[in-house]
Amino acid sequence: MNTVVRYVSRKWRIISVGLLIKFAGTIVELLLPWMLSVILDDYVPRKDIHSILLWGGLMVLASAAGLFTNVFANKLSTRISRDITRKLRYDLFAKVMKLSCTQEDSFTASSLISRLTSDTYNVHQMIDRMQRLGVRAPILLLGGIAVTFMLEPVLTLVLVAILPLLALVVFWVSRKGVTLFTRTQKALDILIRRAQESMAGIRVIQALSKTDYEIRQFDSANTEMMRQQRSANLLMNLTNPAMNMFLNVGLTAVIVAGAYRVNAGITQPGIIIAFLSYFTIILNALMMVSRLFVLYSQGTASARRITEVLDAPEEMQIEEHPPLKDEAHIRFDKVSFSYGKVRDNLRDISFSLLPGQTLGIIGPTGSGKSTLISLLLHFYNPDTGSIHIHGQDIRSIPPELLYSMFGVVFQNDFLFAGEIRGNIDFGRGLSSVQIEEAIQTAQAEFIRQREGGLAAQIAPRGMNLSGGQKQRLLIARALAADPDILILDDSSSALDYKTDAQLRRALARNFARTTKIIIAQRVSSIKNADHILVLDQGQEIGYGTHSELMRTCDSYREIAKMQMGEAV
Ligand SMILES: Nc1ncnc2c1ncn2[C@@H]1O[C@H](COP(=O)(O)OP(=O)(O)OP(=O)(O)O)[C@@H](O)[C@H]1O
Repeated sequence: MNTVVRYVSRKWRIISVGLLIKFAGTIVELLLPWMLSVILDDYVPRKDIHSILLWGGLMVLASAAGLFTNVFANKLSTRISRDITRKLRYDLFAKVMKLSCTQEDSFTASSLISRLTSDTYNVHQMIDRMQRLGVRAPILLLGGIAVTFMLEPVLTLVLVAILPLLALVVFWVSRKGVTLFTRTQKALDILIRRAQESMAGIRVIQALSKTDYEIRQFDSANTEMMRQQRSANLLMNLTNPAMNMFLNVGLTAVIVAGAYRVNAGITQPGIIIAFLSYFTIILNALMMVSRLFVLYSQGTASARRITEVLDAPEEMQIEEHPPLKDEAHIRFDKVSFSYGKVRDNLRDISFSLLPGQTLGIIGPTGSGKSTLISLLLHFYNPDTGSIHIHGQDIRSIPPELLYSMFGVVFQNDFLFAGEIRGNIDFGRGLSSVQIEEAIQTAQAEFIRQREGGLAAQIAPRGMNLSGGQKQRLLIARALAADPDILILDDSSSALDYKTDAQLRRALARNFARTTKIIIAQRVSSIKNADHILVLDQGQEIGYGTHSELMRTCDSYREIAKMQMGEAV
């Protein structure tokens, strides 16, 4: 909540102006029933038409002033809360972009999406309503009680007697509300995750006739969300009737006592009518207060979730490490890593590559190939061992500098909806020559044959491209900025053998100075690499050139023979 207060306090001047206008309008509104009582009790009995018209005119003016100031202050509060939420959402998104992979894994993507969308919306609602009702409701409540006290102290005591009961309801609601709304937001996280996964895998789901299964899964998340919402709404829906009941009991007592006092000549009918108007104002003010507490509970639950992300520590901080004298471009030294710190996903991996050399990595699924790349890109810190680039420990290299060295195609990498040129350039301001050369090396000439060429549109996630076209476009993107290090993670698997061979030749020819790490399932894709690392269950089971491994590594020989027969 402190985070939200910090954002709100930056706008304290304009907020103060809005609240002041609201204050003035509410005071004017509060005077209306009292003016009515003056007309009814002082001027109507005397048939003083002049004063009645004068006071009536004043009442019309006061109503108009109340209406105008209220509308103006409400518009101002909407603008302020919109600006605050925009900044909050911006900072939250910027923070999400800087989270370490471990933090992303622990928050989960779906939860981050709901924090960015529905949680910020809840905070927006809270800030907006607090400005609209935060001044108005207490003034109407306390002011109403004060005026009624001046008009009729005895009847006001009846009203005041029920206030502790109402306070109890409000207190209880706000305490329970935070827990219930936190649970609702968590259920929303799961619902978003389900929807995201189903959308991403819709083709597979349809192809495997798993549509009904997915619908059932979604329905269960949807039902859980509804269940949580129902609990929260039940609490909120109980609030108003409970408060109404207490107030109606009070109102009945006031009417009975009021009638008795008028009959006894202790008070006047105009005062009782004004008193009843104030009673309605107080009742509405209490409803506003209870609504405020509901929004406060919801906003607080959401603000906590937002703060969790904003206050997440910077895990991948730059560390001081003295540089080594090293002729290697990339060096892994006894690197071990585990995602859950239960068992090693990579164990004791060492290798070094000179500038321009190529490392091929091969191994069964889940053997740790992509994990090794994630460590090289410093997405995670190794548990033990170290990784150096040109003798500098990657933990001591600022992220922007580190990432500028790489051209990467991840496994299942994605393309954005938009022009082909934009997808290759990726906001880096590359020249046409760089883009053309990258397309040529990536064997992506199909782009020229498409209508519109580089200006042709790509559908979301590259849905209007074949698997092989997507991969070539992604490779062109990785090559376009002429990187020092190129990483291709299983990114030529959809290419036919001929195109794959042409790609390798073009890479060797045009990017001879670039150090390359190529993860592949096909032996033919890495056969000519300077070094090949064979992984199994996170461990090195072979390292050397193709011909060395054919002699020394049974698994490698087996894979090669299976794929290439006698051609090996
Ligand atoms: N973010 C993660 N959190 C927890 N475990 C993970 C994560 N990513 C990968 N793993 C686990 O780490 C191991 C190695 O995964 P990795 O993706 O590196 O394998 P891989 O060799 O690249 O597999 P493939 O060839 O199928 O892409 C696997 O057991 C996998 O389940």
